Amino acid sequence: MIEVKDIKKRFGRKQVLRGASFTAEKGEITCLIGVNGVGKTTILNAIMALTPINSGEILIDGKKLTKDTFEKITFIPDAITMLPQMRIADAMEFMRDYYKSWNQKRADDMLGFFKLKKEDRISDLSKGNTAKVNLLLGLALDVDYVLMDEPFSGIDIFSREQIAEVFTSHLIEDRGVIITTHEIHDIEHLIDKVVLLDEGVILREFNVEEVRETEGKSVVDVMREVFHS
Ligand SMILES: Nc1ncnc2c1ncn2[C@@H]1O[C@H](COP(=O)(O)OP(=O)(O)OP(=O)(O)O)[C@@H](O)[C@H]1O
Repeated sequence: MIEVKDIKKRFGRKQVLRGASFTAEKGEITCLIGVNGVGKTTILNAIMALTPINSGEILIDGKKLTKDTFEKITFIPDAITMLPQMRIADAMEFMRDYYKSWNQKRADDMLGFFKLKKEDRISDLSKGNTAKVNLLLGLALDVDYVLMDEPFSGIDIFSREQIAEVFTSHLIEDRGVIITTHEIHDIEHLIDKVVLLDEGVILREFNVEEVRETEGKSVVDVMREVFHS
């Protein structure tokens, strides 16, 4: 389980996170939702220790992020971090050399699944295919937790649908996933849990199926209720 406990983060005079707490379980897809600039990416960066927090605590399976826990988790940012002149094959080779947890079979499966060609250069890829390569490079690691920042951002509906399929496939399996997105309609049926963030705190954390069954509400219904009240 990933436990985010009362984290606070300030950039200069701007207090972005004011004591945010939530949990994300293994085997579940947790979706972090909030308007632009509310601190979603900051939370993912904080979980990965890419940004230092001012106070609070983040635990991965009960432990702080160390070299060992770091190997349990991967972060797929909203932009590709590989050099544009690299071919997809070069990027895969780089990942294989760099990460012990690289799973070549899974990477090859994903190449086929997304119909990508290994010899294509990153700089020549469409936005949708760039997002798919980005996802491939992150998901081919055999890790327990996957963080994804806006995997659907700015890409066409067909690519979005294909990416959404990943969430119901063996590629996610029993991992714990935290995803940020503004395209909630695309994945509402795929996610287990929603965490609504505003003004640096968590306004509501709920299980999607539970709310659907007990209150007859969709994620968007709850968002309207919480954000417009
Ligand atoms: N390195 C930084 N230095 C200064 N301010 C920052 C830095 N990183 C983020 N911020 C500010 O913190 C706030 C939260 O940013 P963050 O990227 O976490 O928001 P977000 O919810 O992910 O937004 P979006 O939905 O637009 O991606 C914003 O006001 C942003 O300008």
